[in-house]
Amino acid sequence: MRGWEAPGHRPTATPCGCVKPSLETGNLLTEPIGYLESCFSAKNGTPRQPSICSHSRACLRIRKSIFNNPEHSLMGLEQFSHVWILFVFHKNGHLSCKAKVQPPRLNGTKTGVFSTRSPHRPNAIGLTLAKLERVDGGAIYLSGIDMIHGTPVLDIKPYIADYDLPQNLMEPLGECDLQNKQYTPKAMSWSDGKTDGCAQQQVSGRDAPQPRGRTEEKPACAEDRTSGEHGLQRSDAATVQRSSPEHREVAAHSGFESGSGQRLSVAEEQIGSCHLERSFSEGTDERPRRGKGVVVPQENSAEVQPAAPHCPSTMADAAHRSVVPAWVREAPVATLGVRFTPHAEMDLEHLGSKGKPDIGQASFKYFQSVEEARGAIEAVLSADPRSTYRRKLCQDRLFYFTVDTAHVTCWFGDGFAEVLRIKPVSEPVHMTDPGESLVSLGS
Ligand SMILES: C[S@@+](CC[C@H](N)C(=O)[O-])C[C@H]1O[C@@H](n2cnc3c(N)ncnc32)[C@H](O)[C@@H]1O
Repeated sequence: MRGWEAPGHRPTATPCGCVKPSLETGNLLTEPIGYLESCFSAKNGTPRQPSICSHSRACLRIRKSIFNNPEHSLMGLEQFSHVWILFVFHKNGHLSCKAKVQPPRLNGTKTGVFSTRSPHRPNAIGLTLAKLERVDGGAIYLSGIDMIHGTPVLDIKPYIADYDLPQNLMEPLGECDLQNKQYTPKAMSWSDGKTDGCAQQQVSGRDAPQPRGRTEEKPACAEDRTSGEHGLQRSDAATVQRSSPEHREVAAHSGFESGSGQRLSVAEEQIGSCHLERSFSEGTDERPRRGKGVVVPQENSAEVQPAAPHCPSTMADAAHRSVVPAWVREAPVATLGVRFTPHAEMDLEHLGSKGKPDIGQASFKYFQSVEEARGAIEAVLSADPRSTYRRKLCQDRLFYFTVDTAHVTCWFGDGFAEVLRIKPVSEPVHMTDPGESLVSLGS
């Protein structure tokens, strides 16, 4: 099949080497609709996915340069519980990116950038599903976020389970030959009605709302069996995990042993416990993925190789699943226990009581109580926010991060993180809204 080609010539470059923006060629010149005010002031310690820290909070004010009456643009949004936020990783430091990356959950193993949520991608665009706490005039208030203060936001879209959850896609059901473990899909695709192997096929189950936080599974097809014996063995080990009545998921074992037993499910990672509170039909923001993975060590670093997909054991399973590689939820990185030294406990109480203790108001800007602050710190640390490099080579170093008005110092031991000190941040966090500046996303 002939691929679609960009119309006309390659994007024209200006004398300085910049690419001229053009909607036709996809070289967008974007203008942020606003700059996020977030409880996380720096990348260090900011959760890797929104679901890690349900207490995290942020505010986004729509800029008047976008709409004269920002509140008009938010009309009706208050009827949604969650929103997709599209944003620019403006603190990546550089625009270059690599085709293969080492996501922290893979602990040094490489995989293709497009199979990860790495911030370092050809277009530095992030996608976060956040809980919409409230709409107030021209501003929205969010919780469950993973973006730092000053992040340029490009767009807000309502989260609509009927459109965004694989189980709710209205597409015909394929046939699964259970005996031969083969799935024969009906011809269909996400967008254009053409079939392109398994990655574009999806079965449907637009039934009653699914249990909260449930990850749905895409049936895999025989044509995708790309790996050898090893992969097939791994694939055959695909499991259905029921960590609770509300969590149902399928993992294709990737060769890793789970380091932590019951780890966060993907549903939890993507949606988060906070997101489940008033949801009706929840799941993951993961699209079904092609195949599963096995880790094949190669010289210095292993790479994830695609393994054979697995046919779900029942038709019901097939109709209600999306597929993610096992490393996503069975990462070889443990969930950590978190503890506070008595000194840190005192620091936290002290920080919380600096506001207006008579009316029970804490000195935090985003958190509503000391308990919320503690919960956020625990959530951040239990997910082990260290880079793989730090985790492996700088185990003894102190780790610092800032959340809301708290500057946290901690260290990591075997399977735990200990908070040593919590001090008020010395500098207030400044907004970095560069006024009318534009962020160019041209390639
Ligand atoms: C792994 S990314 C995932 C973001 C988003 N949920 C996604 O999937 O596209 C989250 C990490 O990006 C980093 N980050 C957040 N905001 C950023 C920004 N404005 N610029 C650069 N890095 C940012 C933080 O270190 C955070 O832990």
